[in-house]
Amino acid sequence: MRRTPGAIRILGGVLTLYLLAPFVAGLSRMGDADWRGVDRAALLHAAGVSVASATAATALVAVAGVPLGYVLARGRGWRVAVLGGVVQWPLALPPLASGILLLFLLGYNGVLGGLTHGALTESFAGIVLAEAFVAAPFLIVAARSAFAAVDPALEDVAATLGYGPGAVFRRIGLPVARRAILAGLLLAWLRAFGEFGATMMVAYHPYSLPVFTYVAFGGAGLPAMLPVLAPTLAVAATVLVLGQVVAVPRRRGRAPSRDVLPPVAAGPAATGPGRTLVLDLRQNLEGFTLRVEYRTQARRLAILGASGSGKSMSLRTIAGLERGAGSVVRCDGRDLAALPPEARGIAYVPQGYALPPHLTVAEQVRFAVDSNPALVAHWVAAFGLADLSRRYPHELSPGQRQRVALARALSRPSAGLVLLDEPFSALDAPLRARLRQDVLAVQGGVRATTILVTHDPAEAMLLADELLLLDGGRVIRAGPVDEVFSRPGGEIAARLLGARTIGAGDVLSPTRIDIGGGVALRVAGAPLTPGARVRWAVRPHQVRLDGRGEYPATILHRGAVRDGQRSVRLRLGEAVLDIVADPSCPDIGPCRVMIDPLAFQVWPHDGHGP
Ligand SMILES: Nc1ncnc2c1ncn2[C@@H]1O[C@H](COP(=O)(O)OP(=O)(O)OP(=O)(O)O)[C@@H](O)[C@H]1O
Repeated sequence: MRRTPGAIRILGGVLTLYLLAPFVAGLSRMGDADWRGVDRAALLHAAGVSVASATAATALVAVAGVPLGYVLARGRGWRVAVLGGVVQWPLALPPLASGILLLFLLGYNGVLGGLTHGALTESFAGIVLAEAFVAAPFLIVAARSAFAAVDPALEDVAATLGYGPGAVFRRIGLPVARRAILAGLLLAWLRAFGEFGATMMVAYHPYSLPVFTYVAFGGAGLPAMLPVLAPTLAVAATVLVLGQVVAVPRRRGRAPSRDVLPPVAAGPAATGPGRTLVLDLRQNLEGFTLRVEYRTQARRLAILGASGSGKSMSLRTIAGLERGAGSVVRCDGRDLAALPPEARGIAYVPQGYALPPHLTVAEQVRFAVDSNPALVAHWVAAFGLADLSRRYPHELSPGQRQRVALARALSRPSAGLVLLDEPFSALDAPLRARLRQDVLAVQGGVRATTILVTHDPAEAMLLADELLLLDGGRVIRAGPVDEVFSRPGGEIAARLLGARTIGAGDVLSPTRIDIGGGVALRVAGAPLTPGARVRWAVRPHQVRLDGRGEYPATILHRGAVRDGQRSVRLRLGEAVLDIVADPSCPDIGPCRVMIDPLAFQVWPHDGHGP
């Protein structure tokens, strides 16, 4: 646990002392209490009125105040901002002024007062209405903050799992924000219970406890007040203790378990053709325009791009979580763009997985509206989740969380598209490697098209048959993985695919490039245009030192041995390459290297540089 700085604790302590001091002072004087003049029956009645009216007022504001808090948390624009300010006005008014305003509404001559023939003043109903007016902002502000703190990804996922807006509120927003809302309800109750000024103006009778206290104080001195204080303090203290029990989060059991992940039990391989997917994704945002057009029958598609290039936006537009007016999303001829997210039949796994914290693993995996028990059982078994079924997300390791999110998404029989948004981000390298195998196993067993968003070329090449390279919201290259890899089409795409520009050359024939120094590379892939000037790249681990290798080269530098490998710098033609080699590789001087023709990436020279 992190330690709190001393100065902060001192400041907090000073205020706590100040807040407690009047209670201590009052309680220490209880011995002087003068009970003789106290009408105990009237005191008890007033206490009953206050408890009942505060409870009724809190219930009243809860019914509308919680939804209002949700609207304020989720809404955008100036209207919502104005609404957020207006509902806090009662906080700014002296309670007596609130009472006067309420009289204009509830009094004999007020709109509501006239309709009810004055039943809303000098009555229990009047007390409830006055208390509701002053207490409501406490609940609304607490509910707004509580809903604002709910991760929007949780609601997005629920929407893609078949829940409409009302169900998302009930199944996600409300339960996740529950504790903070309960704290707000407690505040509202206490404010209503202690309300005096507005109540006195609207309903002097029947006496509530604060009004009774005022009357008792008016008729006698401090000693006569003390008996009146006793029930007030007792009730407030009881409610506060109850509130702490209900509203303070309990620490639930187990520490996150370690990543003990059994291999995924891959089922039978999916057969049949891939789905026909037609995409024309459009977003016009301030400072960013997305336009992605693509048509494919590939089962596995990866969208690769730098940060901010529009990868997640594309996925969210496909899922219907971003509007994207004019967009087309068609899967096997079914027009998804016309449907809300809950009707698109999409299995969406967002970054961070978005597992609602109040649901156990068992509840998570069957959370989708149309989750299929047989599929749930299949994926729970395949991912080895059965022993974790009673755990909550914070009791799971990152790898287990990812498996739960995958199982949840895949347990929908109707899912035609599986969208994976950076599923391995924020994981360490060994875990990434293992979880890629999970996804690979999943891809082999589902007929749905998987669309993976990533900025890792290795991940994209392992988990996709076709690639879509994005830059600034546009597709700069798309097609089968091998084609895109070997002919990225330009410098930016080549870099996205991990190429570090190594050299330039002139195309001699459709499969040969002269890179100077008497070396001509033999490359595979789409035929090149003789005479064209090109750039080329090759990954370090694809260059092998081999005495019978095709190309003559020169070792320029032998680096230290690390992890059983030696870094080596060599010259090939006019290019300088950094590679990794066996520790026993030849010393500085001439050598030969072997490079698979498929390993070369070649793209047109942009005219800048050598
Ligand atoms: N609501 C929004 N309003 C305006 N611009 C937005 C909004 N949401 C996202 N953007 C912008 O859209 C662009 C694409 O965002 P997106 O999240 O798709 O990027 P990304 O490629 O997934 O990046 P990363 O790899 O960092 O997640 C970014 O420039 C982002 O700033």
